[in-house]
Amino acid sequence: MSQADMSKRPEEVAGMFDGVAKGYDRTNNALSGGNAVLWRVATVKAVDPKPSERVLDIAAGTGTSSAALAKSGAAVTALDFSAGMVAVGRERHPEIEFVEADATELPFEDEIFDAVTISFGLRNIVDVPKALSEMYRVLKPGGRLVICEFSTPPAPIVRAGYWAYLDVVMPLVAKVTSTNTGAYDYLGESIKAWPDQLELSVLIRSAGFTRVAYRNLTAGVVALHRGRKPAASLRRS
Ligand SMILES: C[S@@+](CC[C@H](N)C(=O)[O-])C[C@H]1O[C@@H](n2cnc3c(N)ncnc32)[C@H](O)[C@@H]1O
Repeated sequence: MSQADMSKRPEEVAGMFDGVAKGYDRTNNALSGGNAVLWRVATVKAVDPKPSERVLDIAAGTGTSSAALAKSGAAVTALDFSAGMVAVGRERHPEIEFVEADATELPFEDEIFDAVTISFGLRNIVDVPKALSEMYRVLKPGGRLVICEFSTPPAPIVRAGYWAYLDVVMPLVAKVTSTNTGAYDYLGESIKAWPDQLELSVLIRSAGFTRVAYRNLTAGVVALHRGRKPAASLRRS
């Protein structure tokens, strides 16, 4: 994990999201220049939820990612450890089941979900390998993992422009739209320090997932990672 993430404790991360909960979706849309909608569509397509399935959306925040998944008719559980984000989510999406809990200690039995997904949350989790092993544990054999996360644009010119955007433009936009501008300084730092596409693929494989692959969205600003729990699952400690 990066220095930026290592220096944050889980309570600090939860407190930071409590502080931005009300304006979170508005700021998100403004900062992504509308791309957030396209990233969500691509994520739902990758998860491919069916009406008979149980889907777990980890680090669900205000439930925007969960609501997009629930449109398929699947039973979606939205999990987040920020009481502020969960409160906004419950108010906005009463049809969705919200669970307030830590992604590194999922309060579920083994092998009960058909798909587990996390959008823009893994980067904020202090112990990423532990979270990935919990995702593996609660997935049914053959179950699908989909991770949507900011990543590293492979083209140097795009990367340079994007990092300049994170350093200069994003703090200005956050100043106008957010209730906690400090949280958005953290956002830029955490994106730059986050493992790139290949490094994250290694972490996913190390947790036991097979068929690990990714595809870049918006020139690699975001990457959509997938994996499968093997059908005949090897139990991991
Ligand atoms: C950027 S928001 C993403 C929300 C939503 N998935 C979306 O796409 O809009 C990240 C969320 O991760 C949550 N989070 C961070 N670490 C967590 C952990 N260890 N357990 C549960 N939630 C966590 C935060 O509380 C926050 O709501």
